[in-house]
Amino acid sequence: MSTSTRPKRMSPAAITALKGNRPIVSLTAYTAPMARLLDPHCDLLLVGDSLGMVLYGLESTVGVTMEIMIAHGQAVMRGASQACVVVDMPFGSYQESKEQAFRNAARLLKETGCDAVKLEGGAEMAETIAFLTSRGVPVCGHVGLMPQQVNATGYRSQGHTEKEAEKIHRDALAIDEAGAFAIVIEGTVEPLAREISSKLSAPTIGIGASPACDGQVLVSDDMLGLFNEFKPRFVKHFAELAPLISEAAQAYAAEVKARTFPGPEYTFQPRARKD
Ligand SMILES: Nc1nc(=O)c2c([nH]1)NC[C@@H]1CN(c3ccc(C(=O)N[C@@H](CCC(=O)O)C(=O)O)cc3)CN21
Ligand SMILES: CC(C)C(=O)C(=O)O
Ligand SMILES: [Mg+2]
Repeated sequence: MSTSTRPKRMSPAAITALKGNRPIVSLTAYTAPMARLLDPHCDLLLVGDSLGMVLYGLESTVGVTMEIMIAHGQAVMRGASQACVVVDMPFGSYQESKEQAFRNAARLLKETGCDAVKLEGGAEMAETIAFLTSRGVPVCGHVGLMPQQVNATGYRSQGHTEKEAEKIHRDALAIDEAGAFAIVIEGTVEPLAREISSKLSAPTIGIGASPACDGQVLVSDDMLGLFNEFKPRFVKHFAELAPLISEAAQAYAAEVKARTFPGPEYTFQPRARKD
């Protein structure tokens, strides 16, 4: 007998099980109201460390902290009811040792209630991913263009040379074997993304990695046309919200200056007294 009518969020295992059945739909979410709007349409909501650039105006994701990821993870959890919620581990919170990675991943799970964590890296992170997954932390991997490596590599698309492609292939296989429940492939040429997707047991979720991946993810503010500081080739605007916001602010400013806002319907008057 069912004891709850509340719809439960998708588990990492349910995400894995979508491979071979239908494409995985994923977007980033950083706040409760946006999570509420996106949740009905997504299998996976990613609290991405891209929020450092999108929300905080940082130059890169390198300055994002555990405290910031926890605050936004908590916010997204308040808005999500059916999608699997995955929180990015920020730069410096997992690279030092598998013990450091577990300590910080456990904080994310305990303090936000999220379903899984994501971390960037290939073969060098395989031992850490195996350590976490065997201890109850579902891990999403992330290979190809890795934004936390910006100081080492910049934001170049990946897999153009045979040597580069072979390394990314080995990296993806290593974290697949380590037990990642899904693997983000970012900014990677199509033939390589296709080859990796066909070889891995985990589903691949592409961002700038061709339609051959087992799912797709985009930064929500990018696809809504809200974030326009830069536009990677892989970003499609499914809406143009930035001009709508500018126009609304302009209309508001004009009404305030003309004293036509607030009109009577937006103004309190004293209630009639009975005595
Ligand atoms: N708003 C936003 N969207 C993102 O996709 C995103 C972030 N922020 N912040 C974190 C990283 C940074 N990302 C980026 C940033 C720049 C490019 C970029 O300019 N790429 C060039 C590649 C040129 C090439 O080597 O082929 C491009 O033209 O797309 C790509 C990904 C992806 N992530
Ligand atoms: C774009 C995705 C994959 C990400 O890592 C982020 O938003 O931080
Ligand atoms: Mg990220």
